[in-house]
Amino acid sequence: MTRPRFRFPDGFHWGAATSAYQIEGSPLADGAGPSIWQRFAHTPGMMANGDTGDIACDHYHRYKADVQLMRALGLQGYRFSINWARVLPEGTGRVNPKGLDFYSRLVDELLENGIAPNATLFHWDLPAALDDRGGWLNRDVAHWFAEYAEVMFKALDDRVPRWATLNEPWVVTDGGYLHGALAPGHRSKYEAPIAAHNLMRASGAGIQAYRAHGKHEIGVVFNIEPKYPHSDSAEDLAATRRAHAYMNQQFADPALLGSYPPELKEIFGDAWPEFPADDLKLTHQKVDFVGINYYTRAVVKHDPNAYPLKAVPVPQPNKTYTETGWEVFEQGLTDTLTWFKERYGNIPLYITENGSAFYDPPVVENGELDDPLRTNYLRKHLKALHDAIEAGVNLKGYYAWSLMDNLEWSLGFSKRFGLYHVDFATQQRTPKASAKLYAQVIESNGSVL
Ligand SMILES: OC[C@@H]1[C@@H](O)[C@H](O)[C@@H](O)c2[nH]c(CCc3ccccc3)c[n+]21
Repeated sequence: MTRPRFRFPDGFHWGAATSAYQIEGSPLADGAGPSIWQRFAHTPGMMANGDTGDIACDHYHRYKADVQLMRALGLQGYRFSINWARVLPEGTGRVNPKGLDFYSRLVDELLENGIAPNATLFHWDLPAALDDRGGWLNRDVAHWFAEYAEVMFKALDDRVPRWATLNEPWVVTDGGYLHGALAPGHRSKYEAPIAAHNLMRASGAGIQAYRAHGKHEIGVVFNIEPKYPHSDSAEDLAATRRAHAYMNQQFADPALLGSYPPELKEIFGDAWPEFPADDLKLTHQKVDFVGINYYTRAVVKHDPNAYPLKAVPVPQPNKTYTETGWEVFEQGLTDTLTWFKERYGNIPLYITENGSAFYDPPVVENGELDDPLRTNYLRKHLKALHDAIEAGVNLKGYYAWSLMDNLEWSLGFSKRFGLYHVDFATQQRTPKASAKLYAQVIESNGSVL
């Protein structure tokens, strides 16, 4: 009997992902301190339709039932994030036992249902108290983060086999410090590189803390968007190189190579600081894995007016685009993984996020909700993943974004990425057709593809 074309390697890990502020609700319950996203969401004009994470998916109360949703899919792992300010309301110092207890109960519920917890320490929701002290712009943040990490490792590492320090530092700096569309809403080409540098120093300090206290695996999660030149003109090729360095190398290079790509000084000019050489020694720590979040690609051309990259994305004709404006381009997933292996070596990799937002009809007939575009996106990308494995990439697992519809940051609840539909008025969860496909993929380890 020939092996099915898309059967994944034995032991390949299948999961789904969420993040704290997007699903939990109850951001200030049981002694939790505010995060910068709690503040940002309550700042008029920042969020679509005035949506906030005050309730979201009410996962803080419904986590047991949500674990049953995971079990119904046959998930082997669940990637979630910890709200730092629940555990340390002021960001450092005093621990809030009720905050710690929520994550302890969640982890126990996962383990009781045969699902491996995969915990991310920071998924954008910095404690507001630390932002008041400069946040990612204050070099002390590396120590604040290491202190928080140590609290979590001591509390949960006996039950959590896989940790990540940060989720997508690029989004934090590009959205939160350069363009201002995300918390904390700053707009400064001088602040962005400093925040980026301190995020990676903090990640390094967190990994060092893990080496002193942890018994399992720790890594870091980057969003990677492969860049393709609009033409082979020298200008477009240079613009593509800048865009690639800015998004895809700015964080992975210091973490995995101990150096910054030269394009960053070219992009930021006088706003690119001279960092102390020892800093990169802290940032460049051995990781046990890297998580890659892949959604789409960009075709890039030179544009002298585009700030600060002098490069812009070029919309592609006759292609399917998601509700978030991302081209469906599964080949980019294969290309991303082979590029990563070539540049950084064969480090164990996980796809820690991959998914798509498409409009879902509000009507749910007889408990069925068909989502053909999302199902098609999932099928195509899982096949592209398999191609990367066949090309020799050391890919260990895949986490679908997202388990359920949730708060898509400043876009509010309008963009639905979930395998489960959430009716936010009733909190009713309903599996979409994509959830059913994913369950079959997990059950057959990809053979159904
Ligand atoms: O946008 C869908 C998801 C978010 O809900 C996750 O919290 C976040 O980790 C995440 N990252 C990306 C790709 C990076 C990106 C984010 C926002 C805007 C542009 C690119 C997509 N997503």
